[in-house]
Amino acid sequence: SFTEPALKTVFADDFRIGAAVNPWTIQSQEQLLAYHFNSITAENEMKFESLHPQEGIYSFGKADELAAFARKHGLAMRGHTLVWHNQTSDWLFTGDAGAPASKELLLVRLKSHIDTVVGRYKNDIYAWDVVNEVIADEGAELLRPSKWLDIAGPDFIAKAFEYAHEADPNALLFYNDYNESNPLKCDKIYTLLKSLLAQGVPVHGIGLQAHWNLYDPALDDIRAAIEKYASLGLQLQLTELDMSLFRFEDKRTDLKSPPSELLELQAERYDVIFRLLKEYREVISSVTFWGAADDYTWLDDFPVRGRKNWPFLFDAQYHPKPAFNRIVVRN
Ligand SMILES: Oc1ccccc1CN[C@@H]1C=C[C@@H](O)[C@H](O)[C@H]1O
Repeated sequence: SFTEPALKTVFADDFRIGAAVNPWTIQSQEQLLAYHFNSITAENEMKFESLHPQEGIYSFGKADELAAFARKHGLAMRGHTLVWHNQTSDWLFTGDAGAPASKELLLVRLKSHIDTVVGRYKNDIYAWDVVNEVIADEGAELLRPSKWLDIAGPDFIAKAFEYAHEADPNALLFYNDYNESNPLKCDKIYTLLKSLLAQGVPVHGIGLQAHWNLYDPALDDIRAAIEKYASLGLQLQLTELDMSLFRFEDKRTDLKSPPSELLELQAERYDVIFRLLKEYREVISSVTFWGAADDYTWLDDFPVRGRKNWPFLFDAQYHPKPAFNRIVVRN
């Protein structure tokens, strides 16, 4: 049983509070999720390779289990993700005799996937990450090289949003990306979204993955990114928030428990970030963590094998950490 204030109640007037889940965490974390959160996202189970392993063959079991969990606890659900260069079945890009698929074949297959998946969950999922991470991190080019881009050219982006909108006209359709507060990448994301909107493509929001750490991005960069995206008239959601205790490139793997001085830094950082998010509550409609508690995070071993991490507001025993206590104080 929980005695602390519920996150979803503390932020009820600001934005939804979500967590990424999987078939294991909906069991171990069920009470924590039901008490503190009012939105969930499938961490992996709604990715292309998970749902559609072979052409015409779908495997909905685990995704259905997570959708049922959302219904059981009255949670909103975000769909993640329809178009991505990772965790996507190879067959999708393969035509006859192992040659690359044609642009037409790839788009027909994409439309079929979206019709089937978005149609299936139209009563469960209110928002989709339609396209994930197509902006190039480095260099002058706007779009990241990928099989999508090689085969279909840039059209696949607009097509994905159009197919999703046809499949569920009520769903909110998001473009989702990481390093979204980096000024150069923010400019590129803005350019893409501005172009899509100018073409009348049905994009409703931008997902800021918000895979942050104790040291970056700078608060000013986050504020500037929020302002820039909001200037497009889009709604914003933080979609994969976690606060790594290490810089991305920090290779140390010696820590087996979180040092108290880093937990204090994390509390300070979460506090100033949630103050900033509340300031932009008019344009931010949801803040989803990419997990819920430190007993499980994708950051264990990523990007550094053997590096344990403690990125959330709750520890491995689901007890509030200093960061939780800081952000729930009313002010
Ligand atoms: O932070 C990153 C650094 C490099 C590449 C991708 C990312 C983030 N990529 C995210 C992370 C985990 C996956 O489960 C999500 O589907 C993906 O959107």
